[in-house]
Amino acid sequence: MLRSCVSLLRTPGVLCVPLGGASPLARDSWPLRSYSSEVAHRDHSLPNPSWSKDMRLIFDQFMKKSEDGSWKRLPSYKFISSKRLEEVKIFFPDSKPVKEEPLSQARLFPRSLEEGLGFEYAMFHNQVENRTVCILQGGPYLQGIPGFLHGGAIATMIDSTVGMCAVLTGGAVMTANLNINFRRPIPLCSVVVINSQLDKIEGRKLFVSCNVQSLDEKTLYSEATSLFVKLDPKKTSP
Ligand SMILES: CCCCCC/C=C\CCCCCCCC(=O)SCCNC(=O)CCNC(=O)[C@H](O)C(C)(C)COP(=O)(O)OP(=O)(O)OC[C@H]1O[C@@H](n2cnc3c(N)ncnc32)[C@H](O)[C@@H]1OP(=O)(O)O
Repeated sequence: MLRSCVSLLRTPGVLCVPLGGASPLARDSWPLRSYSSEVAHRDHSLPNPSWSKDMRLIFDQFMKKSEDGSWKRLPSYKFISSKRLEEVKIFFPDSKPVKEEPLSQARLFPRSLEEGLGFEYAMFHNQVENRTVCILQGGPYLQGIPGFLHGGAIATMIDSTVGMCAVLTGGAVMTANLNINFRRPIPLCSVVVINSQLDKIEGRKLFVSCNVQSLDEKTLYSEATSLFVKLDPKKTSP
């Protein structure tokens, strides 16, 4: 399994554009203001040579679903713009980095590994149904028990998916609670689908749940519930 995954990384032939004719979610429609154009961008939620046939297949299916506008592919970047950093400072004005230099290297955790070796994923959002789906191919650097994904890697992508679902509804939110049941181990380099949905909103609290399934929906790998809290600029923490 691992060998086939690694050999995929060496497969030539690139398709780095979205398929199916649907356009990616426009940056300006992002709820928390647009990313700054001054930041070098590469959208990492598009097919690359490390993607398996299964990954391409499910990606193409969601791109097809996006043609009528009901689903939108969410672009994904490694770096946060300086503008976005300023927005975050509104909520954490007193926070001081321990050292400035490492911050210049800061990047989104799930996008921090080399192509094909870590988290290969793309997310799609359905605004009417308040659902976010993540298609995930977990690479060889995410191993826990030999041949299977590390639980922390699974938790990372669950948090990212339910987090995106919450952000797209609530704006500036943070995870307050995340509860995961790991039902079956996920084979390394396989493709799984994380289906999340906003269940309810109570004041500043957003409750989001999700499941992680195989492509054929026959295997339920994990289930999770989460609580996100909308940040309150009047309440500042470190
Ligand atoms: C800054 C936003 C930038 C957005 C950028 C978007 C870009 C990309 C998105 C990708 C998605 C990434 C997803 C990843 C998200 C994370 O992993 S965040 C990191 C992990 N989380 C944290 O570090 C949070 C630490 N906690 C806090 O900072 C605070 O506790 C809090 C902000 C969550 C809440 O604090 P506060 O605002 O003071 O609220 P409270 O008064 O404490 O609580 C409000 C209500 O919520 C209830 N509550 C709070 N915590 C819990 C809990 N753990 N369990 C259950 N309930 C909780 C609390 O009881 C209050 O309820 P009531 O109002 O009384 O009913």
